[in-house]
Amino acid sequence: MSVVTTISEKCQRCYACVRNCPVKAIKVDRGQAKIIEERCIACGSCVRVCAQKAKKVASDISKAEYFLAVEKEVIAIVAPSFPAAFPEFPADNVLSGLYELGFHDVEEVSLGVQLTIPEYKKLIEKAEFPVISSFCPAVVGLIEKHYPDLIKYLAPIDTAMIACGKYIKKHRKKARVVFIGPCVAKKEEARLRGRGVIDAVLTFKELKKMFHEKGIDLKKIKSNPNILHNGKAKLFPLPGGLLANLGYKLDLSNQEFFNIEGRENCFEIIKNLSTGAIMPRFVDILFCNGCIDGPEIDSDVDLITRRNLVAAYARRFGEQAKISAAGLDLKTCFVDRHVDYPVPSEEEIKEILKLTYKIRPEDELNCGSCGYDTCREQAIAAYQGLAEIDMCFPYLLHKSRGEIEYYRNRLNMQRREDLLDAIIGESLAMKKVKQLVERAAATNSTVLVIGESGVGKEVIAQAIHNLSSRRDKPFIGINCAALPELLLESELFGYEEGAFTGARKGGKPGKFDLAHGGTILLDEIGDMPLNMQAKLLRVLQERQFERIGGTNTVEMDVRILAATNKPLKQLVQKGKFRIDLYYRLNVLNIYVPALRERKEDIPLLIGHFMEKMSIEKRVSPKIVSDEAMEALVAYDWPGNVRELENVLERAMIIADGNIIKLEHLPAQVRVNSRPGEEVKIKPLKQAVQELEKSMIENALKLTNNNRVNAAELLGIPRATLYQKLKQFGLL
Ligand SMILES: Nc1ncnc2c1ncn2[C@@H]1O[C@H](COP(=O)(O)OP(=O)(O)OP(=O)(O)O)[C@@H](O)[C@H]1O
Repeated sequence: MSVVTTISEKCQRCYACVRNCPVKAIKVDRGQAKIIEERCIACGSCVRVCAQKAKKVASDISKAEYFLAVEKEVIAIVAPSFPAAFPEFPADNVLSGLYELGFHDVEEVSLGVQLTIPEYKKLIEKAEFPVISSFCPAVVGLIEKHYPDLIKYLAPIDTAMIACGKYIKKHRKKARVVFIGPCVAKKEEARLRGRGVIDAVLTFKELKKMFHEKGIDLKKIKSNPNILHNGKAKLFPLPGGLLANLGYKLDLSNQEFFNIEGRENCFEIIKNLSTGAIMPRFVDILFCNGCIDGPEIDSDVDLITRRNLVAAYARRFGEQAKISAAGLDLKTCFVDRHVDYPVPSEEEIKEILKLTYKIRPEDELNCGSCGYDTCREQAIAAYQGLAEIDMCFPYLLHKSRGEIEYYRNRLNMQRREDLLDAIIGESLAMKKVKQLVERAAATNSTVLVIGESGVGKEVIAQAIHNLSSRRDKPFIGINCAALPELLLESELFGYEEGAFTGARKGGKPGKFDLAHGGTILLDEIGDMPLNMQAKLLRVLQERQFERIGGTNTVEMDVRILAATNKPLKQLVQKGKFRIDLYYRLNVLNIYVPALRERKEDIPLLIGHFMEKMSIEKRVSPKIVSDEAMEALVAYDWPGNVRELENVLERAMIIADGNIIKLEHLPAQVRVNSRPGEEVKIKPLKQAVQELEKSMIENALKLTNNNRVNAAELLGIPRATLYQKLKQFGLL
């Protein structure tokens, strides 16, 4: 697990961490910013900038407390930047406070600096390559994970922390060593390189918490006589501190030895080194502005004051006593931890940009609100699964306006053109339909809408109503096939109290009542029972009706639209539909063509449904791969637009990335993926097995591998599913 994690309840879509992460090691998943361990260099930038305090640094407090409670010898090794972390107290009081906490001894990590300096000198003298100091764990992480070509330049020498730990463990075999410093990345370093040497790592922030919880007041503390001091190696945490310890004097004309601090400079030198633009003999790189700027130093004084505090402390001591590294192996090695991410093609980047309405170069505002410097970088991250489309603020604005439009649509408040635009389709056939809709809307005549199931007959009926002068009055639909005769009658005309057994107290208004002043759609009219047809005909002729069980006549002011997928003329010939009613209804008729007769509308409908679903279901919009689009257009769509809508809804749910691919479509659609190819004939048994396997895979995907739910979805017993999983090698 990463040393920094996100507290999901606190994370608030501000993307400050994404913006400030120098290596883009943050993945946004459903609005939550998560650290990607394989990219994270533990520099702590995200911890510093998170105003919500949603980033948590892994704590070793309990571990340290456990050691203090049960071990005989627990030694604190303190980073030499500590005077800067406790500006309000004398440095000696801080060290004495550690004894109060229960540490048996306190050492300063400057001891480790003394041990490693001779190793550095030797290395620099004989190295043929530039040498990069390996003291800063964030820099080491940066090189290992992002610039592995530079691993060969990293000094293969232990850091001061590890050297110090090794020295202590050599002389005090049973001791536990707890490092205390300002750095997050030291926790990672201890985990990777300090096993058996460094037993716990506390930050200064954690140490302050421990002092507080134990009620230790550093102002009043008595000085402990055991405090040790390690001379001028204490200057190590200051910018240039390592060069000073190596004995190199600052010489501006010297291009061979230099020190670099701060993240911008750090990236600059690393890029220069990796292109070979510069070839120094030795460079000390610190990710922060010296260790006094470490992310967990928790100091409220500025950097200059911190520098002065460390320098003033170091000035109190002269040359340190010589210590020997004899018998200590201070060598280390580095590992290539680089992980490649897929790189999208130009076409794919453009497609993703289009999802956020960036069609032309000038649409790319590069405003940085998503956390990425450019829209292109965000598109690449979206392709890699690190970013979400919804992170783009200008896009969200567009979308929220779009949503208002969308809801306005639903409230039938838009302009005429918009109302017609709700019928998606630009094919010649649909243009004709739209012309008829306009014509029908201008009259009050009865309209019969005909077409296969799912072609959009209700959409057409709604558009006629929305465009008509009745638009502000109700539009009520009733499915005539779904109800038995008596119920249909009571639904249409309503009933009076006591009309029949079980009639509701006070009666119930019918759809004709409810639609008063508006429009009624009699859907599936071809399935209306003959008796009801007679009653309906009378109502249409007389424009008045009586409620069941009632004596009063109700005047009807309702426009009638009817829809059917049955061939009404044939039903008339067979005596199943009244000819007089047929002529009453068929004043104007609109035939809505099947989707396979207007394939050019398919991509438009796909775009429309994706947008609609992403708004309604709050999922990020997706693009359809060329292959998938080809299959969708080639398929015959027996269930018409409704089937297309369902197929897309399912694909949007199961596609994990931003692209709907062929594999996200159901088998019957995929079969059409190569329309030009000959149809391959396979043994039927094999074809059935392949289909079964793919259905099972889809069911498992849809149910997140829940076999009980998958079996239910597939309509087979669990035991059968298990048997088939085994048979298809899916266990
Ligand atoms: N041209 C279109 N533009 C936008 N959406 C459409 C279009 N045609 C159909 N739809 C959508 O497809 C689905 C089915 O449409 P609708 O219910 O109108 O079909 P229908 O022909 O009335 O079906 P049925 O015969 O089963 O009653 C609905 O979700 C509808 O919104």
